Amino acid sequence: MTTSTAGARAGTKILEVADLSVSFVTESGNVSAVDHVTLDLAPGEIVGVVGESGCGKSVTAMSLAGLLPRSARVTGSVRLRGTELIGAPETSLRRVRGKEIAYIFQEPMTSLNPVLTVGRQIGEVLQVHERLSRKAVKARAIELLSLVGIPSAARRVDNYPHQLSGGMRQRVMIAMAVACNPTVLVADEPTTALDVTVQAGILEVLRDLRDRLGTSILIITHDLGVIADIADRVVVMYAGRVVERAPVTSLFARPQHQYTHGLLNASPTPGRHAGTDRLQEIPGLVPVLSKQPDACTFADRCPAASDTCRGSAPGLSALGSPDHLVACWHPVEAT
Ligand SMILES: Nc1ncnc2c1ncn2[C@@H]1O[C@H](COP(=O)(O)OP(=O)(O)OP(=O)(O)O)[C@@H](O)[C@H]1O
Repeated sequence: MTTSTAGARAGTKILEVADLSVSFVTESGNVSAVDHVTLDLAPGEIVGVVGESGCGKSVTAMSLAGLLPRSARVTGSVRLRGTELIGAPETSLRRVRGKEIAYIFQEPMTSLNPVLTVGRQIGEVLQVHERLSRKAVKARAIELLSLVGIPSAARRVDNYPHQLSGGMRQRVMIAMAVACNPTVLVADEPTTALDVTVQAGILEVLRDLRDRLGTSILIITHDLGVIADIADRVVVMYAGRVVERAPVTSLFARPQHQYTHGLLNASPTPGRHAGTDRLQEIPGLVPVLSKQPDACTFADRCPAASDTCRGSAPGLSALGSPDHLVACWHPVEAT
């Protein structure tokens, strides 16, 4: 676990997401994917978003810089340093992408171009936002490869993706993402395709970038080990909604939502290592969000559910510490 930076402690926010909702227009009607999600990120802070498959983590991440397909209907607010991005013109969003908010995804092999050297690919990113000479581009590419821990960067810069291991390719993706010094890095399952020791190295790179460049990082994961390893704060999502939001130590020590509690109980506990604490199955199925607008979406799987839970959806509120929020009618400490 990491400690919050001075910026995070000071309470200034670089990214503020409020009441973000996303639905998709499909042949079988509107599908709600994200429902009134609220989260924020301070300068130099690492926030983890965790939840089961299909709970809306990626859709939330993609909506930040307008990466969703046209079939998406997005409402709510995403403010980057106070500037609203929802509804912003495409030209403004293009400036934001890469330069302000950069992404790294799970599959480095499919994201990298197999016929271009990694140096050329980093160079292309650099030249979208900055005018540099060819020599300066190559020098910067080497610098970036060193920054993400690639040994012999001056030689590796001329390698093609297939000449690198999976972990090295993910490092190249990170180098491309941070090429323009983004304010916010969104890492969507950055270590999922990698084996455990390689994962630990990638998390180390992300932590190092935060420490050296002050980058704020939103990390999306299924893996509680990744959260425990790297995050300052955690957002737990379930069926499109945020069900709990807390500093990482507080969440692991005193989970308050019945869902979070179930996840942690089902997980092999402390001494967690990235890759070893994948979310375990909780009996039952994640519901289709649009079918339960006025209920707690976890009610059907919850051991503490009552008629209240089936009749109205709880909002996020603080029970004890003001920075530990939970959306539950029967939080764990009170049962
Ligand atoms: N383009 C789309 N059209 C229709 N529905 C979509 C689209 N993209 C995502 N969804 C739906 O939105 C919901 C949330 O998906 P999302 O990818 O955000 O989940 P996730 O938590 O990131 O899951 P995973 O961990 O498996 O990636 C899912 O029900 C998904 O099927």
